[in-house]
This record gives sequence, C-alpha cells and structure tokens, in this order.
Amino acid sequence: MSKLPHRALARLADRHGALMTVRLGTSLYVVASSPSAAREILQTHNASLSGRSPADAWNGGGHGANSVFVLQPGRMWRTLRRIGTAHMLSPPRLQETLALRRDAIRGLLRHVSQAAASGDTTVSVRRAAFTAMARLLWRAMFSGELDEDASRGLYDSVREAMVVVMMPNVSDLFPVLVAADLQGVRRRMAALIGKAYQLMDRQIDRRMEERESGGGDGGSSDFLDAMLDMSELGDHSGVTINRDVIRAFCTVSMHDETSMVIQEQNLIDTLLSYGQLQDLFIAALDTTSNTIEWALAELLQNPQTMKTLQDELRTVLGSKSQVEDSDIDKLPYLRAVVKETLRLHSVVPLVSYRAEATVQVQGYTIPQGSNVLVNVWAIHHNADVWAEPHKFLPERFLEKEAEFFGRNFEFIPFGSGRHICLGLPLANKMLHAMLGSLLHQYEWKSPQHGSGDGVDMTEKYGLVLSMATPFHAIVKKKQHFGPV
Ligand code: HEM
Repeated sequence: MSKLPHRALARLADRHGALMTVRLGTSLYVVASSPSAAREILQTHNASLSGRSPADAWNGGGHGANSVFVLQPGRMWRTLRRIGTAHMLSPPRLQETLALRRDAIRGLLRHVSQAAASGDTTVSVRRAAFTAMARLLWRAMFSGELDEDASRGLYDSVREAMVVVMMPNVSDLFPVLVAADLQGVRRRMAALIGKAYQLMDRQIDRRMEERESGGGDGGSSDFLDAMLDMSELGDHSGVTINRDVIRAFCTVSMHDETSMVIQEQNLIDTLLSYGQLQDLFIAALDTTSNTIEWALAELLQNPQTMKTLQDELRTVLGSKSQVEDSDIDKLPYLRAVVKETLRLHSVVPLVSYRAEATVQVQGYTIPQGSNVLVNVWAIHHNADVWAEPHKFLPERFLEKEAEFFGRNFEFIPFGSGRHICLGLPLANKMLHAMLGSLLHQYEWKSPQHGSGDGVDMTEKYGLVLSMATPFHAIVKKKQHFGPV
C-alpha cells in the first residue's frame, strides 16, 4: 500500500468503482468512495457498520480498553461520549469556556508576536496552534496552566504516537501474530502513552489529595472535578483499590437514558481520565493545528484569496484584536476558507469501521467481520461533486450552502453517524477564531517568497494528514496593533 493510502485507494476506486473490496494480509476491506456509498454506511446501515477493529498499537499501555476511538459502540463508549459532551464539548459547556477560549487566542497571538518581535520572524503556525489548543484543553480539564516543558513533552509524544499508531504492523495483517508484537509497535506505544499519562497523573493525584483533605471549592469547576463527582456518586463500596485493579474491574451501568452510576470503584477518574483525557488531547491537537497550517499554506499561495479574507476581517473587526464567537456569522469568507481547507486537506482522510452484521450496500454484500473504510478524501475530491476539486477555491462555499454536521455526505470532514467527531463544536469555533485572528493581526509571507518555489504541499499520512515538510512562515505584525 502506498505511503498515501487515501490517494492510492481513490485511484483504485476510479478504476473499480465507488464500492470495492481490497484484501490486505488476511483482512478484507470494503472501501466506499462516493457520497451515496458513504450515506449507506454512515446513515442507512450505521448500526451494523460502526464497530471498530483498531490497530494493535492502540493496545499499548492498555489504552484501547478505555479509548473512545476504538471501543466497540457499547455501553462504555456511549458513556465516554456522553461525559465528553455533557461536561466539555456541548454548546452550553462551550459557552461557559468563552473566557478560556479568549485566553487561548490571546496566548496564540502573544506567541506569534514574540517571534515577530525577536527578529526570529519565522513561525510554525502548527506548533503555535497546537500549544494554544493544548493550553485550552488543559485548563478546561484541570483548571491549571500547562507549562512550556510539559507542552513540549506533550507535542513530542503526541507526534510520535501518531506515527507509531499508523506504522504498517504485521500484527494487524496477521492477527494470529498479535501476542508476539514482532515489530515492537505495541511496546513503543505503551512507552509514549506512559509519558502522557504521567503528566495527567500528577493532576489527578493532586486533585484527589485536595478533595480528601477537604480542599478545593467542592463545585464542579472543570472536567476532572465533574468526573470525580461522578466517581463519588457511584462509589458504594468504600473500598480503596489500586489503579491497575480498577482498570480491570471497573464496570459502568446505565440506570436510565440520562443518568449514570459508576459501580465498584472509587477511582473511576483513572479509567476515564486515562482513556478520555488522553484521547481528547490526541483528537483535538493535531487535527486543529494541522488544519490551521494547511489553511495558511494555501493562503500564501493564493494572494488574492488572502487579500479578500484580510479585507473582510478588517471591515468586520476593525481594531478588535481577535475573532470571537459572535463575529463568525458576520465573516462568510472566513467560513468559506475554513470549509475549503477542510475539504481540500481533510486531516482525517480515511475513517474505519468493522461490520458487526452482514448487510447489503448498493446491491453488494458486506460480510460480518469485514473492515469498512470510508475514503473521505476521495469524496472531497470527487469531480462529479466538486468543480476543479484539486484547486483551493473558497468561493465555491459562498455559492453552495454546504455544512459539515454529518447530514451532507458530499462534505464530511468531521465524519457522520454514531462516531461523528465529538469535538466538532469546539473545533468549529477554534478554527475560525485562530485562523481569523492570525490573519487579522499579522502579515504573512512564505519563506521561499520571491524564489518562485512556493510552499512544499507534499502530504504525510499519519493518524492526521499533515504537511511532510515542516513549514515556517514569515510574520510581521500589522502596525496598528499594539501588544497583545
Ligand atoms: C479540524 C478539527 C477536527 C477534525 C477535522 C476532526 C475530525 C474527526 C473525524 C473525521 C472523526 C472520526 C469519525 C469516525 O470515525 O467516524 C473524529 C472523531 C473524534 N473526534 Fe474529531 N476532529 C477534529 C477536532 C476534534 C476536537 C477539537 C476534539 C476534542 C476536543 C475531537 C474529538 C474527537 C473524538 C473524541 C472522536 C472519536 C469519536 C468516536 O469514535 O466516537 N475532534 N474527528
């Protein structure tokens, strides 16, 4: 399989059709590459086609057992999604984090301003956006500050984990070999996961000590507090068990559709925080930061588009320093640029499921146990749907009302169906706020500007599709903006 499987599969689909079968090792993959095939998988037959068969790397450090990404869509997975939505990512919760989000944007602008002022005028926007998102999530989860070293550690371990989880692994092609972990992929993943767990462990331990000693304000002020509250609610046993035991024995029971009680544990935070917190970090940081980087790279190569966008920002925002929630509706061109970036550079180009039952899709039988891939990238580059699909043309979204909330199968950058991106409401706000604010306050130039080389747009496939060559843009603050 090519280093860019989304492109290789799209080429195969051109020859063999929008629904085709590919065999890799002993595994059978059904690949859907058109909006109509995606609709049948993600909507019509979603209940049967939303299982997961994760790469073995996910099992490193036992992570897969608690991971919302790879758990089968059963009780535990539903609970994790519900917790994430109710306590962090729902529109009302996001409203409560308005101040944190404003701060995150201020931090992002400060980071870029420091680079612009220090004479070292090239900036990695990916890194700057990653740090801003990491600080935001950290504060929403733990109310504390993520220091520079921790942020760097997180950046490095998330990046490496992304590579490890996507490594071609003989264990995935020949499941009988899983136990041997012949390439050591699971062991490497365990070490990386362990590093990030350590960071979070410190927060969890500190909070638990505070609560035990009667410290803290007792209210549900952040995500960790909310989870600990739930843990206490469900703790009928009063038994203290160490974390490893709890991992193995935790059970979650749904008492009704809206409330849940966690039984047989008093450290449910371990289970949830290890699985959920870690996943939210992985899911949130590289997706948003790479999308911002792709957007800037495209804008630098399309000066007229950049100018139109900066003119719109100037007219709507004036001397205001950052894009806020209430501005987004007034910025149609910014919205079109974000959408076009998500279409052309879908950072999650392939989504993968397992058939839990045998179903018929477009007249073909998908046998139970097969792997099902939806090639989001192929759908977003389908010439029957998108004119000049390989060009960056935000104007297409001014003419065509296309939303990405999972109902329009021509445009599914956040997926659709049961596994639709949990962080969509947050990503939607932060992409507009980060990109809009960066373009409003600064002038940007490509480092190769003038040489005619442009920016190297080669892709690198990983858990997230990123730019293969690290990209540093030249930045200059616009004169009328003062210190952040
Ligand atoms: C540009 C930004 C983002 C994009 C393009 C994106 C895209 C996606 C896609 C395509 C999926 C997979 C859906 C599937 O398997 O069917 C997904 C899943 C997920 N995303 Fe995002 N995402 C983004 C940002 C975020 C953020 C900011 C968060 C959290 C704060 C987040 C949390 C999640 C989680 C937890 C899942 C797993 C859902 C499940 O399997 O049930 N994402 N995302």
